[in-house]
Amino acid sequence: MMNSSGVAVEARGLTVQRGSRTVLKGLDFTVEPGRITGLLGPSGCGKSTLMRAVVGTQAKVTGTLQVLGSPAGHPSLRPRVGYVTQAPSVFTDLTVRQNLDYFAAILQPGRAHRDARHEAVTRALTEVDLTSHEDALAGNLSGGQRTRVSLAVALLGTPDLLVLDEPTVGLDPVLRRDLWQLFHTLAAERSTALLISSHVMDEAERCHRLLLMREGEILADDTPDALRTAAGTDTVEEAFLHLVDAARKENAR
Ligand SMILES: Nc1ncnc2c1ncn2[C@@H]1O[C@H](COP(=O)(O)OP(=O)(O)OP(=O)(O)O)[C@@H](O)[C@H]1O
Repeated sequence: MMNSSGVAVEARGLTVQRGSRTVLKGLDFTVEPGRITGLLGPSGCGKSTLMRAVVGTQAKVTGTLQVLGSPAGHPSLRPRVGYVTQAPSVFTDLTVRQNLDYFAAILQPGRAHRDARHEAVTRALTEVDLTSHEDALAGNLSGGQRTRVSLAVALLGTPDLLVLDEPTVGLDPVLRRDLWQLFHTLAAERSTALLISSHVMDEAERCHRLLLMREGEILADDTPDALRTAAGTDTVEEAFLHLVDAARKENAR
């Protein structure tokens, strides 16, 4: 169930304190079902912190943050939200399939669900194109392959919301293209809401909507087309730089 306005994530005045610093400064934004929302901005601007708040693992969060109709981090959201962190979380001493079997057993425990679990694991392996490596030890995989194991884990429960922190870092161009195709398929066919961070600006063009961040604030929230048109630029990267310069000038006044 989404919330009453049909959005997957709704943030109002979202503020996060880390140590003595205010890392997110009163953000308002939404993430829609069936849409890929890109979270872009330079290193350290607060992308991971925002994602951690959405999945409920960030401390010192204030403001309103509703996820799929419940407060962020509510236990009922666990099977409905998939999260892939920047550092892939896999057991290196288990094979790829054993990793997935383990997490599938947490989501759907018990003998009665054995066939459903097997099916879910096989589907997730196919989606991330790791079927041929299912018996390989996760510890022997490349960085990009481990990222895909983590992504497969996130896809196990067919989540309504997928939160992916820089999922294509270290992947070759073919895999990046294939993963973006998968993200679009999930949005179009399952109405999954995807929140994907990146600092690779060419990936911005593949998102339905972009949240451009800088120093804990959202500089712009629009479609790639609208951002380019408003800034009078050919690329989202140029539009972003234009917005950063405008914000700097404003601050200097
Ligand atoms: N434990 C902490 N205590 C204080 N400040 C922190 C802590 N962890 C992170 N920060 C600060 O919070 C800010 C946001 O960090 P965050 O990891 O969210 O950025 P990011 O945009 O995801 O960066 P990257 O693209 O490099 O991953 C950074 O300026 C960082 O220095």
